[in-house]
Amino acid sequence: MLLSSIVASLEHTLMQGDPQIEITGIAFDSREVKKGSLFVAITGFETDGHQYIDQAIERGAVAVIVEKKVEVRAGIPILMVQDAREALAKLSAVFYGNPTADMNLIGVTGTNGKTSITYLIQAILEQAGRSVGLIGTMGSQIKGDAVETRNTTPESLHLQQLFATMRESGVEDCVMEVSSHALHLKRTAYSRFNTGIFTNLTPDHLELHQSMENYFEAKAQLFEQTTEMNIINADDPYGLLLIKRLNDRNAPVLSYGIHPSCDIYATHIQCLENRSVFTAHTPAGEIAIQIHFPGMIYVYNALAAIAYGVSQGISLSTIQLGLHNLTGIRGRMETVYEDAANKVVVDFAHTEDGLEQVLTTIRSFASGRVILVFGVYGADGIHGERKRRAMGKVAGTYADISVVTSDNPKRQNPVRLIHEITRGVKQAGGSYHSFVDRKEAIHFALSQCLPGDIVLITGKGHETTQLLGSTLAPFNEKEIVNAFMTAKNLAGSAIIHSIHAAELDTLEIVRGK
Ligand SMILES: CC(=O)N[C@H]1[C@@H](OP(=O)(O)OP(=O)(O)OC[C@H]2O[C@@H](n3ccc(=O)[nH]c3=O)[C@H](O)[C@@H]2O)O[C@H](CO)[C@@H](O)[C@@H]1O[C@H](C)C(=O)N[C@@H](C)C(=O)N[C@H](CCC(=O)O)C(=O)O
Ligand SMILES: Nc1ncnc2c1ncn2[C@@H]1O[C@H](COP(=O)(O)OP(=O)(O)OP(=O)(O)O)[C@@H](O)[C@H]1O
Ligand SMILES: N[C@H](CCC[C@H](N)C(=O)O)C(=O)O
Ligand SMILES: [Mg+2]
Repeated sequence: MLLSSIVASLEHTLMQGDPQIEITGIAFDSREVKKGSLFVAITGFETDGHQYIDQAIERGAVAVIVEKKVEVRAGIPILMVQDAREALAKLSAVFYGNPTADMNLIGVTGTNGKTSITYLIQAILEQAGRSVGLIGTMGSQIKGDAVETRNTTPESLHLQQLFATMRESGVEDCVMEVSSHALHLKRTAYSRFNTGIFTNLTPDHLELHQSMENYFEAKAQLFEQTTEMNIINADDPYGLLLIKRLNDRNAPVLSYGIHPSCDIYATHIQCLENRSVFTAHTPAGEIAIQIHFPGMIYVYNALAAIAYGVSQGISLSTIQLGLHNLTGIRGRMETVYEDAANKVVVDFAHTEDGLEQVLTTIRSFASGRVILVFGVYGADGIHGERKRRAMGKVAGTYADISVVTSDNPKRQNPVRLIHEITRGVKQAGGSYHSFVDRKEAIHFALSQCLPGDIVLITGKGHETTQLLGSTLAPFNEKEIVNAFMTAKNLAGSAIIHSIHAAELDTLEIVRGK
């Protein structure tokens, strides 16, 4: 495609060179440049893409887009734009033939519940016989086939390329998670969303947004891009704010929640240990729903998916069957081990609200104690510390024992992170143990398990690796739990003693009351 055609609708200044040249691809990372690429230099948080222009040219870039003045390189067209991330989104949409114009795109945003809702909607759409694409935290899918993607919402270039592949594969509906990072960093600019869904907003990612107001405004951007329908949780205060805004614009809204004033609401709710049952009231009638997920949070998630199904005219019986057919989502309230005496659940709760919801859900059906194993990466600085302390308080309030450990410490000092969490546990009057090594923490929790107790392991959910410094190590909680429980059942109490000994040997151990 000619560079001049790609940039035709892009506001830019041609700094040098002739744009009548053929472009065979686009790259925003010099390491991914191929011969004939257009390289887009982005000013990042960690480094600056403008530093890699020479490298990009050496690798075969034939044109460069910049957002800052750079040294002139003879022969290569250089185009200056105001915002390189936004330009990247626009160029990518043009280069891949604006694929979202040809598909039904559903964007799900909010602090918690995005992945769950995308899976619930996928189940309904598949039940309705549609060809579905999915994009999110656990990677992407094209008509059920897994496609590896980085980030919950991929960078615009990769996103548009994925949409184009979906279009070629005959995908009719694509349901995707839209993170606040993505909105803030323009990853979804120039994607046409038919429907937007808003789940809830509670503290998270404040290291990026700095305040809840900014965080909300980032999320609200999605609803400026929707063309057909906005599905909003009206029981959430920020959801109400969004509804008001959409009403002021006369934009269509379907509200969901527990309150009967919502367009889609639930009654006769029964949250059982492994499932939830309720009656959904919708403008199309009412229907009995049974989902294989416990807790009010999944009633809400299911209501969002039902609202979407109803907005598309999908029959209530198809919605009912689709939801019922989804028997689980990896790492979301997943029972990874169960015997007559004990149960071990792995969940992806990684915000204070998510943790509170999951703990209170588990509490409601535990006959014994709830032993929680968790850690928090969160962010660095004041916002990270606040998040860790808040999550510590939640643990101290709702868990009988908190075993505080590492999540993905990344480049932070795991001992400090743990101390910040245990401060919160202590403030809430909770009882805790701590281990830097997450495997040891899990072993310890399992060794403490008495009949009737439930061990809940949160934060990493579906993840099968742990990021320690810059090393990505394999870490599979399901396997760790099952190996330990098998050994425990075989060896009886002998192994418990050896675990206790290991705990005492752990240098970083911090003991609570
Ligand atoms: C904080 C954040 O979102 N960072 C994103 C951002 O990185 P950055 O600005 O730090 O990039 P950088 O490393 O400074 O590099 C600047 C530019 O130089 C380029 N570069 C760099 C090195 C080199 O040798 N050559 C080169 O060209 C880079 O490709 C980049 O274009 O831009 C990059 C390029 O698009 C993203 O990959 C990166 O996401 C990182 C991987 C990330 O972890 N993001 C997380 C926080 C995130 O986005 N999470 C949300 C989920 C949130 C939720 O749902 O809760 C998500 O959607 O995944
Ligand atoms: N509606 C909800 N309200 C509050 N917490 C929820 C809700 N749904 C799920 N959770 C909690 O949040 C965790 C993550 O859920 P899910 O993966 O669906 O959210 P997400 O928004 O996709 O998260 P991420 O921001 O990591 O992509 C779950 O494991 C559960 O603990
Ligand atoms: N969507 C969240 C996931 C956090 C998962 C946690 N295990 C971690 O790695 O911090 C984020 O990108 O912040
Ligand atoms: Mg997600």
